[in-house]
Amino acid sequence: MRFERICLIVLDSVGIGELPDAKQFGDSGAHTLGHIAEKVNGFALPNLQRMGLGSIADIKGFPATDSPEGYYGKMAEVSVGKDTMTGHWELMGLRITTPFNVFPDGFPEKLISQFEQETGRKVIGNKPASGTEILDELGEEQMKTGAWIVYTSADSVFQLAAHEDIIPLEELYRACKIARRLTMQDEFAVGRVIARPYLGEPGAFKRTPNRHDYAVKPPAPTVMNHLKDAGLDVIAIGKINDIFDGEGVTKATSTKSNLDGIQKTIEVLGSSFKGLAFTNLVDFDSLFGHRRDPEGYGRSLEEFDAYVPQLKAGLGPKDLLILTADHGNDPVHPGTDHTREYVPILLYSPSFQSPASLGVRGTFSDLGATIADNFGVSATDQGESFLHLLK
Ligand SMILES: O=P(O)(O)O[C@H]1O[C@H](CO)[C@@H](O)[C@H]1O
Ligand SMILES: [Mn+2]
Ligand SMILES: [Mn+2]
Repeated sequence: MRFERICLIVLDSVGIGELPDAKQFGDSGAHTLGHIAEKVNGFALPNLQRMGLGSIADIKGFPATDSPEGYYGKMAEVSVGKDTMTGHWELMGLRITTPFNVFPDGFPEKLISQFEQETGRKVIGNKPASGTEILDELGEEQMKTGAWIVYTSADSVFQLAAHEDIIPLEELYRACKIARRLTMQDEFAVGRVIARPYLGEPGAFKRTPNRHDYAVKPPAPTVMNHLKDAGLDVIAIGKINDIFDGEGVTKATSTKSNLDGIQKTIEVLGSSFKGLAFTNLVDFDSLFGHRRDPEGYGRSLEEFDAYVPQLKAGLGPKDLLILTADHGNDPVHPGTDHTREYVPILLYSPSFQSPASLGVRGTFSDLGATIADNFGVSATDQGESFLHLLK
């Protein structure tokens, strides 16, 4: 075993430039990191820069460094999708060839009426929308009528927004389970149901951290299943447990924010485990990418960067830190949805002797294959390990 512990952190939506097939996704020219760097004055990520960020792509203010501390590169997504589940599943060795259904015209009447009948409340909305804009539009009506706000996006998501003072959280979660069951039917095949509770008054609604995701299980075993079956730890921090619907997870911790996720990751590094600690930091995506807020996105990246030294300090001599992403969400690109991009990979271990480029990896699954290779468990049929390159 080359590394005893691997700490993998997904910076949700931190893409690093359009993929060759971006046009098919309406994402020509997308570059999450590059466009943030162009928009945000004084933007600096000194710790990521030291690890090799500037050597991955051409980013304003991030020159290539002569001797990066870590291995660096970027990875292409081969699955047909640019959503969180598809991205994470590919990282762990799956290639998704049948996309989830999306609902640009809202959900079919049949599904909505089944849902209304089983939950005993009417539905309003039922269209693609930004989660904060739909509250401005329909929150007040929900407060008056007690109807569900249902909305979707360019992703395969059935999102259910409910004011916590009007519809109790427990009822919202129950309704999500009903929606989860109904949307499993083949004719609908929705990737994720998401509870979107909020509070406040008209004009000043605020979503609460009580969001909950109800995903479907990955269609096949992932590298995480193989690690777990081999008796290794797979510690899920943040949304990871939901994204894999608990598959291959030995311990799960939810988080309230990026900072909470970073701190919990540092805590886990301070405990003794053997295997994988897998964190998702979703604020980049949900608070800034979908909100098309490059300034907020940039500041949030700077916040993460400031904790990199602590993350590194939590590593033992035989530990490995990996930073990557699951898709892009260019805050400068038209619309409010994810963007089809390469994702960066930055690797750091105190044991590294001669860090270098890992080049452009053909699939996110190269990462899963590398992790499997490291722990001597079987990989999936996707991806090639680059473990032998890490010197
Ligand atoms: O606009 P909000 O509600 O944040 O929703 C976004 O979050 C969903 C899940 O990540 C995406 O599909 C997108 O719709
Ligand atoms: Mn994501
Ligand atoms: Mn998203």
